Amino acid sequence: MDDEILVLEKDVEAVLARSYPKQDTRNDDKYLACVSLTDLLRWLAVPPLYTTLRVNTTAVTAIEAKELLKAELKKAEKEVIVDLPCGMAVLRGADVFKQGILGAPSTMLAGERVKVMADVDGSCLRGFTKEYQGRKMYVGTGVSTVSREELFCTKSETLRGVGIQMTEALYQAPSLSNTLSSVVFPQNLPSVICGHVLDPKPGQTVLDVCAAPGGKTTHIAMLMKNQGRVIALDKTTDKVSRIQTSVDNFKLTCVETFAFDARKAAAQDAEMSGGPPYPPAMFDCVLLDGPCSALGQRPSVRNKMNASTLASFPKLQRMLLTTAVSLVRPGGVLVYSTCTIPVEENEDQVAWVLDTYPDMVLERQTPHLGGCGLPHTQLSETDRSLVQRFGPSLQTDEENEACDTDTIGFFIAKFRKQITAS
Ligand SMILES: C[S@@+](CC[C@H](N)C(=O)[O-])C[C@H]1O[C@@H](n2cnc3c(N)ncnc32)[C@H](O)[C@@H]1O
Repeated sequence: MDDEILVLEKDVEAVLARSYPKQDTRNDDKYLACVSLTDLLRWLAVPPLYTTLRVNTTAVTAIEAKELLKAELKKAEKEVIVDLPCGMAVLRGADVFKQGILGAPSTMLAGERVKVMADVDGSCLRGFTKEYQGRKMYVGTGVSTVSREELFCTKSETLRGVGIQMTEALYQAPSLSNTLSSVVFPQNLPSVICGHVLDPKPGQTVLDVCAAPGGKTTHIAMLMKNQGRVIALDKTTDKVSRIQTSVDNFKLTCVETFAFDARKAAAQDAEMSGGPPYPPAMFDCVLLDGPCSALGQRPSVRNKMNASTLASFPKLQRMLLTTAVSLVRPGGVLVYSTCTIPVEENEDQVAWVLDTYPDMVLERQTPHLGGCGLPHTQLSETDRSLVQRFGPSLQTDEENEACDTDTIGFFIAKFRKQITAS
């Protein structure tokens, strides 16, 4: 995978080069350990190792959802095990070559739709027939061009050509978005963490400022046990209908959705009931998971965004932050998150909130599975330790206890508005 690297426009790369060193500084005592820009771009070019799903626990338990999902996926198609290099090639858009196939069901014929799984630990033996129980990673779905018999009754040296023609590209492949949509919602791990960090309680009034397609909205409503009031805004009716679909799928009734420019969602003389705008200090919790440059999305091997588009996000985010801060009640919580990596959209925005609104303070997050904020930013060392940044790890996979923080690039800050004596 070492040859894959995210190619950015030169001016955008220059912006990132301000925060990420040219060389890896992990062995250099003079610097705080920091991943190099090259390593970051390499990390962004490959997909996260895991696909995560959040369970609708108002409908089923996590164990029940797992069983339902297993049965659903089993129904889908037969499973072929390929070696890891072959699996990685598939993630880069290749078909499966016959020599890369390790295991296939005894009934597999040419022309059958099959699910392709990569053998993560390299422990599957060639010619395996049963359902492989080792660690495996879904890399796509395709159509076999050979039967199992042809594959394994031929000398491996003489096996040539494509064995499985891939039909479903890369990571969209599991098409889980339409699978058990009342039971699970495909959502990356940091986004799931966002809901828990916000920690809304039943009966509270919560605002999801930029909510489409509603991943975090449904999580918030679920954590509130569908009791209280969740207001979900996004800027177009089209986007809002996507939130509504997510809400309806989960049969949640405490969510109100509105198409509205969230920059204008606070007004002194507004009413608390009905749609926006709303009066200041109305909400117990506010989530701003707003527009960002989305440079944390993986896999991504080419991004054509230019520096002026990149530079437009911090301004918009500050307008939304201004509204979000004003709508949180004293004692209430504001969570700010992005799925991007530039300091300007993350640590710098947090520092700006702390500077501009002295009543907003950072709070420790639970759970905290990501790393700290980047070093050498406007944040103090203490504040840096309070934010969560998901990015390439400085540790090797063996040093990491689990690789399940191999996620998309993401950033989370949790503020609490102080109650000031008036
Ligand atoms: C990162 S996405 C939100 C994802 C969502 N929180 C979730 O978890 O499903 C950012 C959203 O911000 C919305 N947005 C951008 N500008 C906005 C504005 N001025 N008012 C409301 N929503 C806005 C975009 O339409 C987009 O849907």
